[in-house]
Amino acid sequence: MTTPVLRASALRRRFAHPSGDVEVLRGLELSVHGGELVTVSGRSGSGKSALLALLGGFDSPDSGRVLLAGQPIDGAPPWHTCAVLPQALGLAQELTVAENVALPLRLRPGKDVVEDRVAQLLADLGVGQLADRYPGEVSFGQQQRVALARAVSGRPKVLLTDEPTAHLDAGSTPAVLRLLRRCAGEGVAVIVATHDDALHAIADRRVRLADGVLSAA
Ligand SMILES: Nc1ncnc2c1ncn2[C@@H]1O[C@H](COP(=O)(O)OP(=O)(O)OP(=O)(O)O)[C@@H](O)[C@H]1O
Repeated sequence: MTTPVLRASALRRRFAHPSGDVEVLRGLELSVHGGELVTVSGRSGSGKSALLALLGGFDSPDSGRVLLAGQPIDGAPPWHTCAVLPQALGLAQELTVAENVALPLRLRPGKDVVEDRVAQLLADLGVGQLADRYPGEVSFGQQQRVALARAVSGRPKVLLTDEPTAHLDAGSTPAVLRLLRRCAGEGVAVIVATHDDALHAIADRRVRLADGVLSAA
């Protein structure tokens, strides 16, 4: 058995609120191998986004640890190691759609021809015609697909996505499912927090977050 590319052990995370602290993660364990697509379900407020923030290095656990390719994460790792598609998307508003998707490729030049990879990803997600627009000039569902294209363009080892189909109509969802499956087929460890049964249906493994821990769904 190969070593998991992502391993979270004994993760605990508590948030302070005036009305009382909330302990969202209570000793959570998760291991994901390259090439595996794992969906995380759970009620609204169960802690799925909080978990992704810890796995992506955007937040720190109160205790426990996250190993990425065997190394403890210390802050958000570079995009070619772990890419995150948050619910808020985080597209750069001053860059065009194509420039947003090209960003990881420009920050870390590799074998890809930037323009070709950007055009292909946008076309695969059905937003190729929007390449020269700015994020503020396209719908939120279209922005969501642009942000997914940006997350995968730099060929990360781990892809963390939070509700990637939440704003899509039924006709746009299959392209997202195909892209996520293709990433896993190329060896990426793909972790998807979602309420969408269409995503659960394409998962290699489904887990559910409840009471601060994960169990098989
Ligand atoms: N930075 C934070 N500060 C304070 N509380 C937080 C913070 N992040 C999350 N929480 C709290 O942790 C709990 C889990 O939130 P989280 O957003 O992770 O849930 P979720 O499962 O992703 O929900 P949804 O399905 O609605 O997106 C909530 O009670 C939320 O208020």
